[in-house]
Amino acid sequence: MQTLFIGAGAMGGAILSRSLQAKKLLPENTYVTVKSEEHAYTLLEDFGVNASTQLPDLSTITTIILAVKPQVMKCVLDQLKDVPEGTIIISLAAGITLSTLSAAVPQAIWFRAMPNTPAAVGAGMTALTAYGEQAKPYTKQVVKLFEVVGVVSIVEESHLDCLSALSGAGPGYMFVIMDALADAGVRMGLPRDLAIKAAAQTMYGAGKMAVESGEHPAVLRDQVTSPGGTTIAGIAAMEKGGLRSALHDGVLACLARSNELGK
Ligand SMILES: NC(=O)C1=CN([C@@H]2O[C@H](COP(=O)(O)OP(=O)(O)OC[C@H]3O[C@@H](n4cnc5c(N)ncnc54)[C@H](O)[C@@H]3O)[C@@H](O)[C@H]2O)C=CC1
Ligand SMILES: O=C(O)[C@@H]1CCC=N1
Repeated sequence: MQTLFIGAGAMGGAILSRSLQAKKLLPENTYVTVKSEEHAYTLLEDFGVNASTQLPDLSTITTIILAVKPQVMKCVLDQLKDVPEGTIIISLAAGITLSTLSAAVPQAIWFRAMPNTPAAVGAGMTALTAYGEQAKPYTKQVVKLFEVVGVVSIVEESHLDCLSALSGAGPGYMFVIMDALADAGVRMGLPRDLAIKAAAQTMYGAGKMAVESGEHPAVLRDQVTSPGGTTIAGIAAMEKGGLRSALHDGVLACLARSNELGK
């Protein structure tokens, strides 16, 4: 199997490095196309992959991971017009639909995947959609590729767009919340590094607990929240400040933007 990454930034780079570390991809069978010579050279030095600013001979490639921004996708799709029939192409781009992708390169077997950056530490969440009956037999193989970087859910395309706004962008929201919690710590007088460590470990621990227990988050919240106690006083003040509705509005604004990018 010869795999080509087109784009190896925050997302493509995370999947690439983790897959190589886990030896699920072999450097000699892995090709990477990026925009700058300097980046290509670093990828060659760090990972030993075939990295370049030019596409390799596409007739030798079996799987392509499209990890470029939606805004440059059209230009990249133009360069893929002549891929051999049956090449598997997986687009990570937010918003761009499978029908648009397949119209540009109809002879390919298309998938959309929506991973997130915790893929870099093997704790990613990837939503995956196959395009039509012809792609279904290849789903297991594509799932395996993304299982190296975390958990995979096979979903319908409309749900993949919703998950772009929830888990795809989600680490961004989490880091804003983490930073705000750390700021609150600093405001109380804690040293910055201790405040960040406490905020990060608390989010990590809460996420791990929710995943491992499978409990509803409200049940886990209740375990922290003594009647008349301190946590409920904090939650009440946060709710008054619009925490929940801000999160709702943020996720929906993200979905709206992803729909715009797909047009
Ligand atoms: N960053 C994230 O958290 C997530 C991103 N995505 C999707 O992944 C895709 C990539 O996003 P990021 O990794 O954040 O972007 P990025 O800006 O970090 O990386 C983009 C990569 O594309 C390369 N590139 C740009 N123009 C190119 C061209 N013409 N030919 C070949 N390579 C080219 C750049 O060299 C770079 O390696 C986007 O479509 C985004 O919607 C999906 C889920 C999460
Ligand atoms: O902000 C973005 O465009 C990408 C898509 C999902 C997460 N980040």
